[in-house]
Amino acid sequence: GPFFFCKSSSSRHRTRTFVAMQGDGASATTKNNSDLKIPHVLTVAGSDSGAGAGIQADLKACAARGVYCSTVITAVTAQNTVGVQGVNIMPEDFVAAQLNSVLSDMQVDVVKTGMLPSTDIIKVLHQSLREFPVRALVIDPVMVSTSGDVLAGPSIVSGFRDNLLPMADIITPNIKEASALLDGMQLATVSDMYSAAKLLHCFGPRNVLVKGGDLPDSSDAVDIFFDGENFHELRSARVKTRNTHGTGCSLASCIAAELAKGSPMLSAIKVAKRFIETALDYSKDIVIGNGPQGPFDHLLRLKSTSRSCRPEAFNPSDLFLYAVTDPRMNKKWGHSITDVVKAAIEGGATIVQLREKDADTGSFLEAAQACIEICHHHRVPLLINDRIDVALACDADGVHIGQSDMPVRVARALLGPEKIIGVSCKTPEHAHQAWVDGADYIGCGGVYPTNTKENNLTVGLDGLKTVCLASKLPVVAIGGIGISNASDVMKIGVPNLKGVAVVSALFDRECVLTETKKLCAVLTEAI
Ligand SMILES: Nc1ncnc2c1ncn2[C@@H]1O[C@H](COP(=O)(O)OP(=O)(O)OP(=O)(O)O)[C@@H](O)[C@H]1O
Ligand SMILES: Cc1ncc(CO)c(N)n1
Ligand SMILES: [Mg+2]
Repeated sequence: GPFFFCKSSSSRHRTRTFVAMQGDGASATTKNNSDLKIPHVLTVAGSDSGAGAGIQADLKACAARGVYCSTVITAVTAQNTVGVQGVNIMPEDFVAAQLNSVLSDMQVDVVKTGMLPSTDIIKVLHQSLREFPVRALVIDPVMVSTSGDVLAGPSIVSGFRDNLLPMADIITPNIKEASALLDGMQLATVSDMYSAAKLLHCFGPRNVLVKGGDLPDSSDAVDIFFDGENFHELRSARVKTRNTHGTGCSLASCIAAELAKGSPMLSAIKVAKRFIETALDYSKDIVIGNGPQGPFDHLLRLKSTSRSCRPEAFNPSDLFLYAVTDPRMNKKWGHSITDVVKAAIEGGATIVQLREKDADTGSFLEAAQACIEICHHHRVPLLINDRIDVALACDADGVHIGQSDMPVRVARALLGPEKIIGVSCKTPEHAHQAWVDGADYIGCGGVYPTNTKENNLTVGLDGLKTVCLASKLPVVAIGGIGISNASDVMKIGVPNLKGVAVVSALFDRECVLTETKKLCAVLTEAI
């Protein structure tokens, strides 16, 4: 139903701001270089009493991504899963006081904005950002929430366009907000989203992400990213759930968190989008409130992912020379697993999969822990074949699973959004399902007959091409591939074939380093 805007009660007289007197003026803590700098996001947004969106969503999303989040409150809303029943706008001079308190005292890496309900508030924010510049500014131009409630007056549009868009590193409007910022332009299709992203870029933001959560009857959840030069269509399966309240705020604060951790923009967005998809999938049956749009659980099974190197979003070019280990070959040649992994990486392997089909769990985990040190030292991802438990235990970069192993959706729920999941596929149907389930890449084969894997149906180059053309995910070819035929494989002419996975071509040989260098040369020549 209708709700009212009102100035907060204290606006009738100046908001009393006072400065608590410091002691002897000495700085409270002595800084030394061993102090741990934790990535820091400041969110400038409204409070959502239902806690699914706004300030509360920002705090939860940042906690889930492991960064510190300070908060400047611009408004307090009486809000729940039905909609917004009331808004109490903070006087702008008190927003300014909050901004000054945080920015003058703390090292904020990234500012993220949510509900900015008045042009006066937008102006004081603009001023503060000039006085206290930060590394990145994420503007989520909250004007209309998914519930359809307007969270800002019409004059706000010019406030955003004149004062904030030119300073933004990224703006993240939903369909309705993109329309409002473009004076009512109709957005009904994905191609409308492309046009809107390009037009919004003209207002000055370095990057634009038009979110498609509310796109009428689109089967996937599609967002369009534009950086002024290239478009990226970021797709994920649409999770069937009512619990989508706050997805936009949470996406923007997750992007801010990843930027604060040092991620480049596009990988920050990919991790953020996967975070939302994973959290929605995990929360899809939770019931909070009686209204049509419930909140979701940002803190799904918080796991301490203490990673030595920063988790990066999966990079398909990692699939270029994909080394898959085999204990029987190591035994035959008297090689240790660490020696062959070191040699493969030195020879040019871009990703390693530890495949220990018959090893007992103890020695598998020991080998995995030894290999992860080597791989992370060279910043080469290490995947574990099939065994999710081993992957979790050694904090591997992900897993590769077959059609009869753990289902991808379960693996994704266990591993979280930023782990890499690869799936073995022989058919276009396998490839489509892998995409729907949230995999990062698919392994297609056996391309040629192989004795590394028993009773393995050979798909040939035609089968490989058919699967690649059907796959929305990057593909690595596998099965009987070596120096003599790798070039033929890479030249089938499909853009998402990113590399070849090999076993005996590297590991059933006297010198792994020499063989890997030769294969690397053949592949480099072929692309
Ligand atoms: N059902 C869904 N399944 C998967 N992803 C979704 C779903 N709904 C939205 N998303 C994603 O969540 C992000 C937020 O998009 P959305 O359009 O919901 O923003 P919003 O309307 O600003 O949300 P809110 O205002 O409720 O915070 C986008 O990346 C979008 O693709
Ligand atoms: C306070 C607040 N900020 C942002 C949104 C966006 O959904 C919301 N619903 N409520
Ligand atoms: Mg929103």
